[in-house]
Amino acid sequence: MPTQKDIKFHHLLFVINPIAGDIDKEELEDEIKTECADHQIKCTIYRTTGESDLEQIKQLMEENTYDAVFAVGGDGTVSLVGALLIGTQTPLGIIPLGSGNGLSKDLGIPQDTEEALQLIHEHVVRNIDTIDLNGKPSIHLSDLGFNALVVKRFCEGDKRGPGAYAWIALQEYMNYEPKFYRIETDTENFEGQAFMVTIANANAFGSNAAINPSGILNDGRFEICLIEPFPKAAAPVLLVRMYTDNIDGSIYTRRISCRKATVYNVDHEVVHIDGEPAELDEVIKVTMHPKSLKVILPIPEEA
Ligand SMILES: Nc1ncnc2c1ncn2[C@@H]1O[C@H](COP(=O)(O)OP(=O)(O)OP(=O)(O)O)[C@@H](O)[C@H]1O
Repeated sequence: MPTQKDIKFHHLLFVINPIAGDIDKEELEDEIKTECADHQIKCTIYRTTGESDLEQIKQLMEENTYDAVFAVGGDGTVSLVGALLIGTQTPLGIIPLGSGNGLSKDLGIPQDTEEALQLIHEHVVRNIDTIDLNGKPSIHLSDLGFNALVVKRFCEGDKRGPGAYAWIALQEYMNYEPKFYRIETDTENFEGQAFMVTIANANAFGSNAAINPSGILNDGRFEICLIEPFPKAAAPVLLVRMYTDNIDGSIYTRRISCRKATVYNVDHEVVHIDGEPAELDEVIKVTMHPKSLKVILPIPEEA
């Protein structure tokens, strides 16, 4: 078991999103600095601004050698950092502090900040798959349709946190009409209307709604999860199924497991990639990159 219990980190980069999850990060920043100083680890902190962060972090990574880069924030911050680490030997660490923290939950990373911080000292490094949509990396879940619209409205608004997200979802649900999609994959095809189409590398949204409960993050496959048009009265049952890992039992859902896909977004519906709104062409090519990202995980109990 290649644990890194005794492999010491020497230099770490922490990418902190000051606005993620509506939580003050100053105290945490001090804790990170103290934790690193106490263990003779050099620590560099980069605070995101929401503008040209990718370029700035990339430059830091080119000019320095980090043993790992920790994303401190929500799924957007994880995605930002993860995108720069795909295909490299540098592992991604996560200190979850966003509104949802979907990927960190799917990876079994402690949601408690103090516990997550201890991953600096005791952890295993594992490789996970990533996918890309027209060349844009996705590590977690990407959507076309209803949820992508909610994500877009959430990002446009100034309120953070799960409550704000749920409120927008409720408002948008009242008037949302399913859109038309054509999907070709190496296993099955689909053509028709859907309420939402999720391109899933992982399992559950940050809200814990499991759209792809049986997805595996390192099996070289991804899933296209469809929610087809359903009567309004079926919505509560669908929601309960999502929160009880039973979405596949619904007559309104369909799941295609595949290694590559082309999604024709005929109605030009909005898209998000890992929780961030994205601009993509009508034809979306989805490509799998098996075990292309190293991640820092807690040591499994059986180890
Ligand atoms: N200093 C900043 N000011 C304003 N926006 C920022 C700043 N830093 C990052 N952002 C924006 O924050 C968003 C990413 O937020 P992140 O996903 O980390 O947290 P969240 O939305 O609260 O959590 P989650 O994605 O888990 O729901 C990006 O859209 C990014 O542009």
